[in-house]
Amino acid sequence: MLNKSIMDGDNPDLTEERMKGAFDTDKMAAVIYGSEKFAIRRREITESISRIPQLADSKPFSFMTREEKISESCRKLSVLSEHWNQLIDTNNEEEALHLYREVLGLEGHAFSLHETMFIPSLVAQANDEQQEKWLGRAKRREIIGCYAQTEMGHGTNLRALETTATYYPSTQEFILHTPTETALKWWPGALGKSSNYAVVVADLVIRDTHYGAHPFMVQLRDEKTHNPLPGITVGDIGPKMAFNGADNGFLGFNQYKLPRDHMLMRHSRVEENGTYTKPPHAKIGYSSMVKVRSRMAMDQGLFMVSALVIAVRYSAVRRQGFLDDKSREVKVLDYQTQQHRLFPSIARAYAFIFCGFETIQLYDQLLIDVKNGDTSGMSDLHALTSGLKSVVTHQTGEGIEQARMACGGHGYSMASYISEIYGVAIGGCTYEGENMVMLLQLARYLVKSVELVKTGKSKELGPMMNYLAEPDTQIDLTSGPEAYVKVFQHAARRQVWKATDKFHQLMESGQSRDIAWNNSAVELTRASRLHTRLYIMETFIRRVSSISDVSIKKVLIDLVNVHVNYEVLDIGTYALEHVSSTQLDSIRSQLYSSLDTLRPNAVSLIDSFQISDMQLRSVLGRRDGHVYTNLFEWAKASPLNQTHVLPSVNQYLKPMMDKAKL
Ligand SMILES: CCC/C=C/C(=O)SCCNC(=O)CCNC(=O)[C@H](O)C(C)(C)COP(=O)([O-])OP(=O)([O-])OC[C@H]1O[C@@H](n2cnc3c(N)ncnc32)[C@H](O)[C@@H]1OP(=O)([O-])[O-]
Ligand SMILES: Cc1cc2nc3c(=O)[nH]c(=O)nc-3n(C[C@H](O)[C@H](O)[C@H](O)COP(=O)(O)OP(=O)(O)OC[C@H]3O[C@@H](n4cnc5c(N)ncnc54)[C@H](O)[C@@H]3O)c2cc1C
Repeated sequence: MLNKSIMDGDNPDLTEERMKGAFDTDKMAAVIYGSEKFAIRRREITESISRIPQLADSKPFSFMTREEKISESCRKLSVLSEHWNQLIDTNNEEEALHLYREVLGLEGHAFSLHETMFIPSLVAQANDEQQEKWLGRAKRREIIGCYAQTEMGHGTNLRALETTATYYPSTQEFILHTPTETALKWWPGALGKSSNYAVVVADLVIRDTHYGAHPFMVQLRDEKTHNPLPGITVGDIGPKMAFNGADNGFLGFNQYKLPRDHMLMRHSRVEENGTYTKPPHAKIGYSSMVKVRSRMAMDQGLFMVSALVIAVRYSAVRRQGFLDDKSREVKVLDYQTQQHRLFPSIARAYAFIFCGFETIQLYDQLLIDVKNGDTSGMSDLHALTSGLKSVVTHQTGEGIEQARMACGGHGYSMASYISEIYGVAIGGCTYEGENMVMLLQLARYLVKSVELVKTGKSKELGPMMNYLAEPDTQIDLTSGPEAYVKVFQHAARRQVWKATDKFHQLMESGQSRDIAWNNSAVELTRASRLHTRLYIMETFIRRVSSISDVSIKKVLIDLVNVHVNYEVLDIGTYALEHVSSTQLDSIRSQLYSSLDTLRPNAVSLIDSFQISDMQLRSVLGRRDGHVYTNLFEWAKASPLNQTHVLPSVNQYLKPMMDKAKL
């Protein structure tokens, strides 16, 4: 019995699963969260939160209106403000994010963009004097900020943003202006009602020359009254598919004056006389987006895990139907179809999180390099994170939806909370760059890489690209996970070359570059997906190989086996060009036996993420596993059940029925 936190009184079916686990979940948590120290800190923070009763939800979240959700998260933020220093090391971003996830969950709150985009924009884009002026205030939460870039008419095509920031040397001011309805900022999180400052992205104009998107620090509301300042129109954009605890907003400017030093000037500058200095890299102003994209594999992995914690625990207590023993119904987790539905997603979630660690570190390093004047790593990271955010958000959506269906009818109830997790997670397919668009960004890089190989410049290939120059070889599938990497390399290489060739041929046939690109776009996005999935698989295998603890490594190798077999089968149509159908049959058999091998560790693998009941907000997925009692209690709390006869019955139904009796 290695799962340390088995509690007396939990559902015996779950306890049995936890007893079966062949490894220590605390040790696995240390692997998942990157270090034993941080895994311990997470548990300490969770424990400290549980000792502050005001931080608990005041009623089940699913029964709250939007207004109540927003008010509840603000209430909790004010409680947190009394405890920041006692709960976390305020300089540690990961501790802060854990605290927010635990206390505020995933539906958004006033500080969500403040932490993820506003402060990072100041860190990356503001010069030293500007940081001196604003960064401390932002970090102390004296002000609340957001990131206002997207407009009603344009989110993807940043070159077409219509909001202008026109510089006038005579007054040394910019005038921010919203020239049309479509130029209204639309979507920024926490803009509608919470933020009093924003980093606003606007088209810089000096003496009729348009210099394109640049970031500006803009005060939106009076610090005393919180009323919008004159010249500013701001509000909430209304309810969304999910994320309804967040006040995504609109924002318009009417000739709004801004002092010259409010343009963020670390990389590009406007002098008093209007002289413009361009940045060392044209896309350096896009860094806040790269920062969030570099976190998305981790964040999406955690969304998927939340759904899986619910579905796997529930599947271990839900009994339905019979296998061998006709005296007792089986746990639905014993069905092969259930395992096939859930275990490959567990593997993907682990893989995403390991990739996430890598990309977060790469961004942190890039930030240092760029500060030192070295922008050479920007293209590599942009390409990598563009592909990764697209693949992980799409696969996370798929995984969460499978988790919901794996919970049968109760999965469809808000008691499971899976629909909310799904709604929030798939927002990621759109925000920080629509997935197709970002796959095409990676494709630009892949096409350029093939062009390097074709012109004999393979030595100039970026990281992860060498396989594009390698010849196809025979694959021996018995040689372990590395062989599956080879299958992916073959498939990705072939698709990248095929899409590039198509693009080149169309141009040779007379099509313009843009039209040829558009006519090759589906093939190009396929190439990007395969390349990214190869990266995910390689990272997963590399991380697992580096682990020294024997019992942890053993179960993670089992998980890698599920992953590689499932992924190769999933790209069957591409793999068939390198693997025979007989080999695919044998991969299928290996997948089924790897599901079997993993089965005893399934609950421990998801318990290892140590996601508290408070954070999970799922009645179905609670740690104690007392699903039916908890479900009934939850339903009783429904506002509809606070009275036997609803006013609408007396007003409409009863008169209607009475009339029918006459
Ligand atoms: C909780 C939720 C919070 C959500 C918040 C949000 O959503 S906030 C809002 C989020 N909004 C979005 O995410 C908006 C999504 N849209 C965008 O990010 C951009 O409009 C774009 C990248 C799609 C195109 O931009 P463009 O038209 O300016 O460029 P182009 O296509 O003509 O390519 C020219 C060259 O630039 C390169 N390059 C590009 N970016 C980078 C980079 N970061 N670094 C390095 N390089 C970069 C590119 O590879 C290409 O190189 P090549 O091949 O010539 O060597
Ligand atoms: C939950 C959520 C939170 C958000 N938070 C913020 C925020 O805090 N701050 C902020 O500034 N913005 C925010 N946004 C906005 C978000 O960044 C944009 O919606 C996103 O970048 C997509 O842009 P779009 O809406 O213009 O989509 P569009 O570009 O209009 O996409 C519509 C369709 O057109 C396709 N398309 C567009 N261009 C191309 C192309 N070149 N090639 C091929 N296909 C193309 C897309 O693939 C898509 O299928 C948020 C959005 C959401 C949903």
